[in-house]
Amino acid sequence: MIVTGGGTGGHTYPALTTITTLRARLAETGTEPELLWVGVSDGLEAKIATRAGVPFKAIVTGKLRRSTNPRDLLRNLVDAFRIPFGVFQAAAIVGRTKPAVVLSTGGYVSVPIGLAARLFRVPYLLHEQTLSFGLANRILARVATRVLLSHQSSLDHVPARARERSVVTGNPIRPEILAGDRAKGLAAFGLDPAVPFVLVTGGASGARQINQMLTAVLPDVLPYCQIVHQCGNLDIAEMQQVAASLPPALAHRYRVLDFIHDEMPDLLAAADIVVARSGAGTVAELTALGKTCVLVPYPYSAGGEQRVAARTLAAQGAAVMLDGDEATPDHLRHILRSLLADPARRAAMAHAAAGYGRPDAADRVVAEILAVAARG
Ligand SMILES: CC(=O)N[C@H]1[C@@H](OP(=O)(O)OP(=O)(O)OC[C@H]2O[C@@H](n3ccc(=O)[nH]c3=O)[C@H](O)[C@@H]2O)O[C@H](CO)[C@@H](O)[C@@H]1O
Repeated sequence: MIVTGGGTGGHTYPALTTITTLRARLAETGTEPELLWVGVSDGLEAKIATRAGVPFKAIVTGKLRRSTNPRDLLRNLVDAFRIPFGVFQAAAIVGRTKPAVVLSTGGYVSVPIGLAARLFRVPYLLHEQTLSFGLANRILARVATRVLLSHQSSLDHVPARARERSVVTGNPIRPEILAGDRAKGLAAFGLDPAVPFVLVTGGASGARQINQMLTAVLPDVLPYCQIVHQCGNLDIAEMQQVAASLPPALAHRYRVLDFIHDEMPDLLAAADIVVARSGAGTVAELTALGKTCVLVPYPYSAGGEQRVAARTLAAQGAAVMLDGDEATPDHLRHILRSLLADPARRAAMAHAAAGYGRPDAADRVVAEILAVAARG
């Protein structure tokens, strides 16, 4: 199998989880998959593939920038020449290795491989993580053997011609996320099991908008809860000052850090409420775990996909969305205080969120891969 996809964690980690699950499934029958990961040399995927023991090959690709800025137009022109070169490299790889199947998890690097798979008539599966559809995947859906979706409502965004080849699998999340331990999460940060715990996370790089709103409301909400806040590395110094200036009676209830590493599964398990950006990976994790969440979509995400995700969950009572005019400290204060005072509402939201969760997504993706590979 050739795996392609990368650029960001959002495209790379679902591919990695799929590989891990495929290996485990085949190990049960005493076989192992022959794999090749194709990506760009400076993408996250180069590191991740090597660490996972998957052979890696780099190709060049281009990115289409939706902007009229002269610098971006020039870069689009340069990239327009890089894409055919990437397709040529991809064709050489697919033609030489003749894989049984190609899996693409999106990102610009997946375009040349998708076109090469089409050229050599190799079965080609496309996975889309977001609720809406990225540009690269909208192009590739036309040539894909199967389109794997993360959400039922993503079907509305699939190009009409690809709809009958689409199936909802969910977005594969790291298996350790599902195995978090509430007691360990609380203990790791010295939290009190008797006080409601709010986890605030801004996604992989932190979210300044969330940091600023939270700063304004900390003194008003800390009497009712304790908070661990992942703020990103740009704002960590400033947030540490905010922490230092809290009244001593509240200071022990607030912990801030730039990034949460291995503790994420335990902290998610421990959280009574999660305040987060609505990136695809975050949403997949929060729903798989059935968390009560307040989502603050990143306003500039590609095609507004974070907004689409948050709005869809909010419409079903599975989350509260703070967006646009509502993304203010006043609204955050109000919603946190009312959720903290209302365990029944929190439970109803968590239940609705779990209805969206697909903890078995990796198994479903692997089942699709094996079925398509077997059909040839
Ligand atoms: C600003 C931006 O463009 N964000 C995009 C980016 O989000 P981002 O890179 O934040 O990705 P996701 O929300 O998909 O996933 C974040 C992942 O990082 C983990 N995590 C996060 C913080 C932390 O301290 N520790 C940690 O381990 C989370 O558990 C999760 O697994 O890719 C997503 C998937 O393509 C898109 O939907 C988002 O719109």
